[in-house]
Amino acid sequence: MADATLIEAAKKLAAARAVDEHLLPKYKYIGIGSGSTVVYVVEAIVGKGPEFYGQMTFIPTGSQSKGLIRKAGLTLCNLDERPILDGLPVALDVAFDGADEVDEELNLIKGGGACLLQEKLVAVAARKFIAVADSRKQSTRLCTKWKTIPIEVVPLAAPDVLSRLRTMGSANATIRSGLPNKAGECVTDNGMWIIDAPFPPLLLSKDLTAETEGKGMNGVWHIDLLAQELLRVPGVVEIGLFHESNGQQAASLPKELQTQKPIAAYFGMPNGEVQVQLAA
Ligand SMILES: O=C[C@H](O)[C@H](O)[C@H](O)COP(=O)(O)O
Repeated sequence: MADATLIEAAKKLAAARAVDEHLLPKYKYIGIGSGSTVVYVVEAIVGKGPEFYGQMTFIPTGSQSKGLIRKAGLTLCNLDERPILDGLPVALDVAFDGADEVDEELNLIKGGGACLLQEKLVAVAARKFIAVADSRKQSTRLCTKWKTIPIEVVPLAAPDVLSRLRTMGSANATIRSGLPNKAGECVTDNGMWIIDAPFPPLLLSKDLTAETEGKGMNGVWHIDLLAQELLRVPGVVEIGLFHESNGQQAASLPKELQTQKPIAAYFGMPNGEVQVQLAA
């Protein structure tokens, strides 16, 4: 699908279908992701009319997302400003976001647009997380088509994080440049930098044998193990792998708030169809 017009049409169709199927009139708090596909999500919401979305509040995942919400005339509320109910910030009913790559188990790579930290915060705050993309993002294993993992780092720590990444098998990890629009490094909405770390395609649990379980195999990593190791590197703020649960920290939360993975991914296809990939 090389034609830019076809790609945009595919994103638009996928967004419209995702909104139709997952934005219920009774919902109150809606997460809005970042990137070019989410523009069509907002467009689809606005198309439903103020009588549909008038009572809804929209939570952004960064400054682009905030701008989209404001420009569309939707009610904006920052993630940390939502009401507290029974001592907890109210859960979002649904969050919609784009993705750079989606594997066959609905694990995602995100952060191509440097928004991964706030996107992950919003995804885990939502009862339902829905990914919307075009068919170029469909993959069997992460790092097959989108070959690098975006990692948000504290600028001061960047040289040491790069050196740790080399020992983990990502010899060509680089700090993302702000060019062509900004000289120097790409600075995130949180004042951090992004390192793009190439890894060979990431394994799923079903790829593991008794021998390989729990280990990196010649630089080939299982997604959960790699995520865990990356998050242990001092100076790493967040990673663009959206995968299983948040672990022990989330054990007391309802199940749907424990996962970073979407429950469904909507892909716009070149033939004008929308393919829906659901969680198993
Ligand atoms: O940081 C950016 C986000 O993760 C985006 O959602 C992702 O890059 C997909 O963007 P797009 O919809 O433009 O392909």
